[in-house]
Amino acid sequence: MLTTDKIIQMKNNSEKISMVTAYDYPSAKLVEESNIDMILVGDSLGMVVLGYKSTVEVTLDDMIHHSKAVTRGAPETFVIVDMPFMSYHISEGDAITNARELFQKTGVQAIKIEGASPLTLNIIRRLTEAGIPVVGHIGLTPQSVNVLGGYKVQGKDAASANRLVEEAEKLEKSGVISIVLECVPGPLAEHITKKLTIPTIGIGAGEYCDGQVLVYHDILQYGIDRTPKFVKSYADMNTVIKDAVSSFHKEVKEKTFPKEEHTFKIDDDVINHLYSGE
Ligand SMILES: Nc1nc(=O)c2c([nH]1)NC[C@@H]1CN(c3ccc(C(=O)N[C@@H](CCC(=O)O)C(=O)O)cc3)CN21
Ligand SMILES: CC(C)C(=O)C(=O)O
Ligand SMILES: [Mg+2]
Repeated sequence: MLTTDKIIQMKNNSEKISMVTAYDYPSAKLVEESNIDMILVGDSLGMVVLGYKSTVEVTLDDMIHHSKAVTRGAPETFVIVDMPFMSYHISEGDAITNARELFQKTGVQAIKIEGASPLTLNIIRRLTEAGIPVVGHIGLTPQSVNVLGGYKVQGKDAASANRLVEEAEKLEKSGVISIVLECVPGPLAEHITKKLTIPTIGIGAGEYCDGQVLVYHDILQYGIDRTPKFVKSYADMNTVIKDAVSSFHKEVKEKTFPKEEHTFKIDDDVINHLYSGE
């Protein structure tokens, strides 16, 4: 099991950090068996496994339910869970109560919060002080998709690039153990990565981040039709699954499944007795 200080050591040793999302018991189990460094129970689960239109629909109960399955499937892996939309914006007290519930009920190692507004930085300081490790997330923050006007690359002009650098520094000062940089130009992510002592984990943020994260279903092409430009798929589960399920369907219709080897036996005299009673 990684620890927060080992994660920072990895940056100092230039050892890249691998992270992938997982949303349930089997995905967590397979990810742990693949020796990934960290798992993220992302609120992307709303879109990827619950069929919501955006992560805005995800609730605290959704996150708790899925995180519990993930920690059961990957008991030896460092697991981070997303605080969902509006679970840390109503008030500081409410944010702390929600973070406490998510952390205590699920057995994860850290929580992740989008953004770096003064209110969010305060919450991060208080949670860190209370003993909950927090991961930051800046750049494209999908919970603000309706404010940002779509899933767009962030930090392309001087003002927004400067703002991202400042946000990263403020997050580091507030105590986060790492920062996810989502959809930011490679050279900007590189600049931020060099300025910080904590590791950056990129998604669509180029090769210079200290680590990389992708969505499980994207790297597997599993139930996903279109993937963002930054995704690389390492398998084609859509085809594997459709081939397997349609083969089953065909064999049922053709009466070639099940066969004798799939069927339980019974002694002849027992079955004969049943028929003789008719
Ligand atoms: N399956 C999945 N993968 C993800 O990485 C992901 C989700 N879902 N849901 C939550 C957010 C939403 N994310 C997204 C979604 C779309 C783009 C996208 O289409 N981006 C454009 C870039 C547009 C531009 O140039 O500004 C692209 O073509 O990649 C990016 C991130 C990342 N997250
Ligand atoms: C894409 C990652 C960083 C995320 O926040 C999620 O999966 O919800
Ligand atoms: Mg997320």
